[in-house]
Amino acid sequence: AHFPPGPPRYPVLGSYYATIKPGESKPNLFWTIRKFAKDYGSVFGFYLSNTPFVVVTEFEDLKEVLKRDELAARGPNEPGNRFRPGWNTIAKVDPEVNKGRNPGVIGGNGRYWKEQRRFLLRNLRDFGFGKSSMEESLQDEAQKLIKFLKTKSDKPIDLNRTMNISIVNALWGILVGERLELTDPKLLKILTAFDELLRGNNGNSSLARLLPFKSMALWPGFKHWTGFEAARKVFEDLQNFVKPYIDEHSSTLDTDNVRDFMDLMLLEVKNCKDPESSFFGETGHFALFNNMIDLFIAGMETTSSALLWTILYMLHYPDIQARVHAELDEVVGKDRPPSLDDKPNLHFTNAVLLESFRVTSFVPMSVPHYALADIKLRDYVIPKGCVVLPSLFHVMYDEKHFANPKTFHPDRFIDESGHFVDDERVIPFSIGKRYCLGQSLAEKEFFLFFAGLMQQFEFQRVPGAQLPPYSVDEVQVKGILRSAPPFEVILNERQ
Ligand code: HEM
Repeated sequence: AHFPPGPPRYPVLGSYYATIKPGESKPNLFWTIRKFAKDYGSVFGFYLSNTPFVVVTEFEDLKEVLKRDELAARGPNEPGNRFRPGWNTIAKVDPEVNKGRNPGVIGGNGRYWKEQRRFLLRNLRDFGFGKSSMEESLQDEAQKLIKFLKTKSDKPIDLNRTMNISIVNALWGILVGERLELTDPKLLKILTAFDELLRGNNGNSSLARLLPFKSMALWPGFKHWTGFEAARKVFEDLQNFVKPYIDEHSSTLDTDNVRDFMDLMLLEVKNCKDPESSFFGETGHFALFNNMIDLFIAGMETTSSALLWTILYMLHYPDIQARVHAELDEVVGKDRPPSLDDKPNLHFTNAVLLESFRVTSFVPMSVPHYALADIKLRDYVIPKGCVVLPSLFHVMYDEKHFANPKTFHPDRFIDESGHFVDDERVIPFSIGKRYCLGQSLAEKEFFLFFAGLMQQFEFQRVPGAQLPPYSVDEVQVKGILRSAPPFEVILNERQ
């Protein structure tokens, strides 16, 4: 009775029909939530088959619900969870909240998730998320990218894949202590396949919700149609990619010489004596395996896309680009790369980066949460078993706080004395108990790569070529991400 307002619900389909944009053939969730927010208000609900969804769009409401333990959870992902190595081990810890979930930090709940998240946050930070060793590692990778791009300057180039690999490489170096070649064919294959999957180009996973039994989505007649076969293949490739690193690290593990993050995690599993723990034995081994896959997935497309979007904004606004160049020349000069110590003095550059996060709204509906119990919000009840989509997009495009929200305008974060002013409503990493675990890394990486590239290059439009739009009305959200549209750019080396 207290379910939030929304479209009518019908047997079997729920409100499936209302989530298909006219002229399209499969549900378009981003279009749906923008339309429903206008039709039904700031909290609304609908059903896809018999799964209830609630969308929360106001900042204050999100602050309230995302700090609740009952919503710091993910829902079941059956049968897709079966594509993960050791998929059934997660249910050994806190089975009530972990049955049917993906093993690994992104999909886990309860004790499993708390232990794994705490471990990852603490140790990735110690291993460099925030420390200077991390900065060095990111600097190295940024300089490698700049060197590579200098061989490509003065002619049109699509930066997408190169940027992607460079960013993955920085992360992979921290995790397993090894750098990959920018042209590694295995990695290229995985990145391309995963890109397709994220963009939802391989099928219609929402259709799987309409099947009477979940396992039918894996049947020969359905698995291509629903995209499950493509997902299975990508996870198989990812697994084959990660496994040799685990084998090699296990066989050369030395307690007195911890080489990288993977060593730390292997030691934690080796030393764990508590059979209830998520680090114990086989469960711990597969938690490590899946965490590596999770970090790879989460770190791959995100930061590189943030960079691509920002370069696109620079092409749209050459005057803004010139101001960033001028600031970098004055604060950093040309004889050394920009460092994290420079960041507080680069006011306009910080404003550009924050505005880029805001306008891009890269994960506009966040990663879906799941209600483990009934949750009261205003006069409504978010029922147990409900999928909750926190609309980060609505917060970052709220006209009451951001004038002309669809326009890229970094000066909104600069005060009268020319200083950068942060804004708590720019929440690309979400908020609350489950906020992005890689936020600290991503922010540093974004800054070092962007400032490094801007110090060395001027980004120019390709003469005669149409520059793609950036507006949220024109660039579609595919899957759960708002990836940059493809474009080419000319890199001019700055003197
Ligand atoms: C521009 C870059 C990035 C953006 C915009 C971003 C955004 C997000 C968002 C919106 C979530 C969902 C939070 C929620 O459920 O409420 C998330 C989760 C997560 N992100 Fe990121 N992310 C970025 C980069 C990274 C990087 C570089 C890593 C790791 C190396 C990472 C690792 C994760 C993980 C592990 C989670 C799941 C956390 C959990 O469930 O406890 N992210 N991210």
